[in-house]
Amino acid sequence: MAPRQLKIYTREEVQKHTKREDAWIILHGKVYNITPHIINHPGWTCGCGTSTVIAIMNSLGTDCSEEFEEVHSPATKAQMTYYCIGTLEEDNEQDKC
Ligand code: HEM
Repeated sequence: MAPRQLKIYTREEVQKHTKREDAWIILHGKVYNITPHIINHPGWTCGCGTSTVIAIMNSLGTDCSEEFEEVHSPATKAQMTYYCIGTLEEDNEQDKC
């Protein structure tokens, strides 16, 4: 099968998507639209995770690779391809998420 052709974005474009209903992030050169997820995020609904909500909101539109790595399990990281919409122009592997 031919490699999936992903869209290529600039960091400036990603920076425009900082709202709960329009939420993009960068992880290791890939661009993710996490809008479908954030409403169900642990902490968002439990009423006890204000700091998690703030961490997520502050990360929208940015490259939050390090912070994301620190708090998420391998299982969570493995499911991120579902949210991947493209790559950065400087990414070395633009044909895969
Ligand atoms: C689609 C994107 C995301 C998914 C699927 C996701 C999923 C999860 C899951 C399942 C957990 C529980 C720990 C685990 O099993 O990994 C978690 C915890 C956490 N997430 Fe996310 N997350 C996402 C995005 C983010 C972003 C962008 C941030 C901000 C940097 C963030 C910050 C946190 C924090 C701080 C916790 C720890 C919560 C606590 O211990 O109370 N998450 N996330």
